[in-house]
Amino acid sequence: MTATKGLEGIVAAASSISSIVDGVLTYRGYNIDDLATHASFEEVAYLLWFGKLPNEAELKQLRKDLSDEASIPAQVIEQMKLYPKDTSTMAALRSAVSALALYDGEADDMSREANQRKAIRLQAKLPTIIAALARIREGKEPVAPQAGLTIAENFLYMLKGEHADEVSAKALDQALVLHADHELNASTFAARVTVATLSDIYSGVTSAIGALKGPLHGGANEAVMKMLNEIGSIENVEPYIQGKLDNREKIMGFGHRVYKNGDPRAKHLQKMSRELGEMKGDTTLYEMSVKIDELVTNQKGLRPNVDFYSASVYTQLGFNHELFTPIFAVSRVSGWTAHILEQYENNRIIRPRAEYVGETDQKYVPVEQRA
Ligand SMILES: CC(=O)SCCNC(=O)CCNC(=O)[C@H](O)C(C)(C)COP(=O)(O)OP(=O)(O)OC[C@H]1O[C@@H](n2cnc3c(N)ncnc32)[C@H](O)[C@@H]1OP(=O)(O)O
Ligand SMILES: O=C([O-])CC(=O)C(=O)O
Repeated sequence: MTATKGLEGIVAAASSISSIVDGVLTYRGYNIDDLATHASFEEVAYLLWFGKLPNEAELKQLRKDLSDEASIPAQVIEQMKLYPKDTSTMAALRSAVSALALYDGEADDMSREANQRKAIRLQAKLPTIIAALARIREGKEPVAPQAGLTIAENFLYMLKGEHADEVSAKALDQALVLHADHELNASTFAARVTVATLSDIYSGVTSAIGALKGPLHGGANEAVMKMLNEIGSIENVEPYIQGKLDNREKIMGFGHRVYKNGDPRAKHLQKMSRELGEMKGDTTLYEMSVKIDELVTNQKGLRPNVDFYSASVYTQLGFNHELFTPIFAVSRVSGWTAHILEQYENNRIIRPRAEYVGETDQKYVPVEQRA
């Protein structure tokens, strides 16, 4: 038995949710470019869960269900107020989502119908939790969700306490479409491993949030923003990046296990970053990002991934960097839950083997005789 480090190239599940073939990403057979240009996030979530795009009545019903499920139990809000103020938002989100299960009477109902309802419930409640965490951190009261708004509009509304402008809501909606699913990425795999023991959907999503938090995965978008802040100016890009490359340090937001010739989502986020900068009359962040992109691409042959331009997009939308990875979770929970439902449909416990590389033939020595 020989281990493959990082399971590179190992096909660990059959799935009909999303695919990456020759650098082309599709959700249920629809090219991401097409969806990013035309589809709303709610349509995409429906597509991931039900395997087809919704008709008008189905979309209307989903929007209503999401709206009806958007509020969170008062007990969870009270708990969130007790979290230390300097806790990372992802750590707080992980705890709050785990706590949600305690107040869901259906948490352990493993019927397909109940799990589908819980998928919608989790999708509806995650943005509410994150907006509440952000406000509590600022010493403000959470704002309750408002009926009739899209997920993107409601998230911005709950965060700021006022309705978002159309451009910001549209940009966030498009970012949510781009982040919704990505085959067997680390957090989705974590979710599938967890529920393959026939544990509940909340356990699966809690595992996934823990995996997304890491800087090699979803946490990279926050790390990109920290890097942009450290660089501070266009003039400083070259010496800063060169220094990192000379020291063989990783540049966050670059590289990908699957894409070797570029991530198809990055161009959409790059365009959004430029357009938002132009609209606000300050393209510094965009220009810095492009310069980093050129340097890293030319010198290392590494291309930006989905996390790179999302950092400047989210900053220009007014989000604090602490919210970047949680926003990723607002979107990816649609994919996680679709994968969890798929796992339950045709389940087998996920239990690979390890290549043993430790000591052998050891003899037990009583404790008092050990050196
Ligand atoms: C939503 C997402 O999760 S997208 C990914 C977000 N993560 C990041 O942006 C973090 C930075 N990137 C990385 O750490 C990696 O590219 C990963 C985690 C995305 C992929 O990891 P792997 O497939 O295991 O690639 P691995 O880390 O082995 O990299 C291969 C080589 O490229 C180098 N490399 C990979 N990414 C980078 C980077 N961002 N900056 C500098 N060098 C890099 C590695 O050092 C390694 O070089 P070596 O062969 O000389 O040792
Ligand atoms: O697929 C991966 O390895 C990382 C990921 O989640 C993404 O790129 O969206």
